[in-house]
Amino acid sequence: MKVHIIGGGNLGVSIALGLSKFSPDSKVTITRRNTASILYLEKLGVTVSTINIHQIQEADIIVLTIKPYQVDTVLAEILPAITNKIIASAVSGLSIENLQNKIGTSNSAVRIMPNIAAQFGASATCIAFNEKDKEKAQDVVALFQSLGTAPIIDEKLMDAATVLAASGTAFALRYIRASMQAGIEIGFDWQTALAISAQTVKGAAEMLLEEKVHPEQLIDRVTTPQGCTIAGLNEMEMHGFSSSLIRGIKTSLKQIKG
Ligand SMILES: NC(=O)C1=CN([C@@H]2O[C@H](COP(=O)(O)OP(=O)(O)OC[C@H]3O[C@@H](n4cnc5c(N)ncnc54)[C@H](OP(=O)(O)O)[C@@H]3O)[C@@H](O)[C@H]2O)C=CC1
Ligand SMILES: O=C(O)[C@@H]1CCC=N1
Repeated sequence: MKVHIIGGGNLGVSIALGLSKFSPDSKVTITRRNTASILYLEKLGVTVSTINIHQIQEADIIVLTIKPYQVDTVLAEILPAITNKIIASAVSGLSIENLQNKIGTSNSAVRIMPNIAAQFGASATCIAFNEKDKEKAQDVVALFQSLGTAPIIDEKLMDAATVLAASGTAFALRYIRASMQAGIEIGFDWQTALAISAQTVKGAAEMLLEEKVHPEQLIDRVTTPQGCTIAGLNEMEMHGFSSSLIRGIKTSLKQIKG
């Protein structure tokens, strides 16, 4: 699979790194205007270029990881050079209909919402496409399955997926940071507190993914009656732990919808 990533920033690089490790048969090209900071990718077999159309005719999938306001400029450059291509766009807020109108009917628009854990094969990449592109989109699904999970969702949930799966990485990290800060207050150095907090979150997530149960069922296994866990949980909830997360996620969604 030849993958052509346009936009070698935070997300584009995480996808390139992930593919180099978890999809070694993929041939990856990544572009941006200032490539100095990503030339190290060449050592991993990734082609780095400042030219967006560099070998683009050979690409099986073109991945857009640019900001929304960069889309028209990039498309103006690449459209004269391509036909019959799959364009997988991670551009937040850009609908399939809008992208399809921009790229014309000879190309197929697929919407993807990965997160930066793609680098570690641990992204939750939500994918949406029109029925007419169902067959072609399977290549995109397979590609992102190699970088974690790749659920197919209704496009109307794509903004929600952006918040839950992409911004969600930052939200989860902020939980870990807070846990680490508390860990320092109760006696650990920050490195030890961070290692314990991160591994604890990883373990909790693995249990949920493995057992496929409601979190409260697992929480019940941890909360000894009159114990320290329930005391801590109730104190957190009294200070708005769950409601502040819910409000934050809903505010993020409002920001995308404008
Ligand atoms: N970061 C994340 O976790 C996620 C981001 N997204 C979405 O992905 C997109 C990219 O986000 P992110 O990676 O954070 O942004 P970055 O700013 O880190 O990356 C965008 C990259 O695009 C490059 N670029 C800009 N103009 C051009 C151009 N004309 N041709 C080629 N490359 C260009 C920039 O490099 P240079 O200036 O050198 O050209 C930059 O490295 C956004 O739409 C975002 O909403 C979606 C999910 C997760
Ligand atoms: O914060 C943002 O707008 C982008 C989309 C999701 C992650 N980063």
